[in-house]
Amino acid sequence: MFDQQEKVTFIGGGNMARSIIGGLIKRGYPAHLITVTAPTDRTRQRMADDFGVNTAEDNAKGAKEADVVVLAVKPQLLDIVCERLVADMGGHGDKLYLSIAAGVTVDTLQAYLSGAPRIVRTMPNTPSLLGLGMTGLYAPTGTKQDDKLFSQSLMAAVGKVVWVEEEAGINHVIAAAGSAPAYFFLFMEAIQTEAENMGFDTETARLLVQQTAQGAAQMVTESDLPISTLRSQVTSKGGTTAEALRTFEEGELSTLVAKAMRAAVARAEEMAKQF
Ligand SMILES: NC(=O)C1=CN([C@@H]2O[C@H](COP(=O)(O)OP(=O)(O)OC[C@H]3O[C@@H](n4cnc5c(N)ncnc54)[C@H](OP(=O)(O)O)[C@@H]3O)[C@@H](O)[C@H]2O)C=CC1
Ligand SMILES: O=C(O)[C@@H]1CCC=N1
Repeated sequence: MFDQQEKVTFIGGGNMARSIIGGLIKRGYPAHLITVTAPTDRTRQRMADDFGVNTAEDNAKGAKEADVVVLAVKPQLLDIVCERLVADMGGHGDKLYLSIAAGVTVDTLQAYLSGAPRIVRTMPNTPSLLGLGMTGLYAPTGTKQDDKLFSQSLMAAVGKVVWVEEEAGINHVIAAAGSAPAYFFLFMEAIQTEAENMGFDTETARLLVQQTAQGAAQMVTESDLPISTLRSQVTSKGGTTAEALRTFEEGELSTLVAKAMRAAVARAEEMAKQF
């Protein structure tokens, strides 16, 4: 599965780093080649206990020996974290830096990392934990093929990958995949809540929604039919689904979804100016 096995250090051990590391370990990436840095003891302890990876409190100490550094802190912390990292390591060390941060451009990252020439941006999502992630990748012109291949193999180990040719495409991946698990969760929460209002206990309401969501997603995955055809197969003429869908249309669900996705892109663009 992994042609290249590099020493990888994650700076930050939060939700997204955890999802990627969990997925990598599940696919057999050697735990001893992975290091996680984080300021709190609890995060480091959980990473060590759950995945058997190395941990360090000091970012530079954790990253110094690494071939690849994954930047997995919040976007607003990247400037201080990167600047401190290169200062403490005595330079960028010509490592491959893989950023998972939303809204921080390659140019900005390069400025934070004292001109580091090897930077790849990725936009993963949390289902990576189960090996069901969806990641977009962007590499600036001139990126070596080896760096592209390693970045791709790392993210492909935790799900599917797509490359975008323009950096702006990363913001479109955020809208359609990076943020999107939350859209589905919101929809599922709403169904569960109403099922409970109808009288089901919480456990049964959750079972109804989780099994249905999983079944629907699996049908989309396994079928060559357009999603709209799968929808119409559920929708009997004059039946119950038609009434439910009519209600969604009245509420302009598709317009709302498009608006939400545009809002995610707009926020990513705003962040690119902010950070
Ligand atoms: N969550 C998601 O679905 C997705 C997130 N992303 C991107 O991933 C990045 C991380 O997001 P997410 O995982 O959700 O955030 P979290 O808040 O869950 O995790 C942030 C991590 O950064 C650590 N941290 C804080 N300060 C430092 C520091 N000075 N040095 C090293 N580590 C530090 C925290 O440590 P501690 O635990 O010790 O406090 C924590 O482990 C963001 O840039 C986001 O844009 C991208 C795609 C999807
Ligand atoms: O909400 C965010 O900004 C991050 C990026 C995509 C998912 N979570």
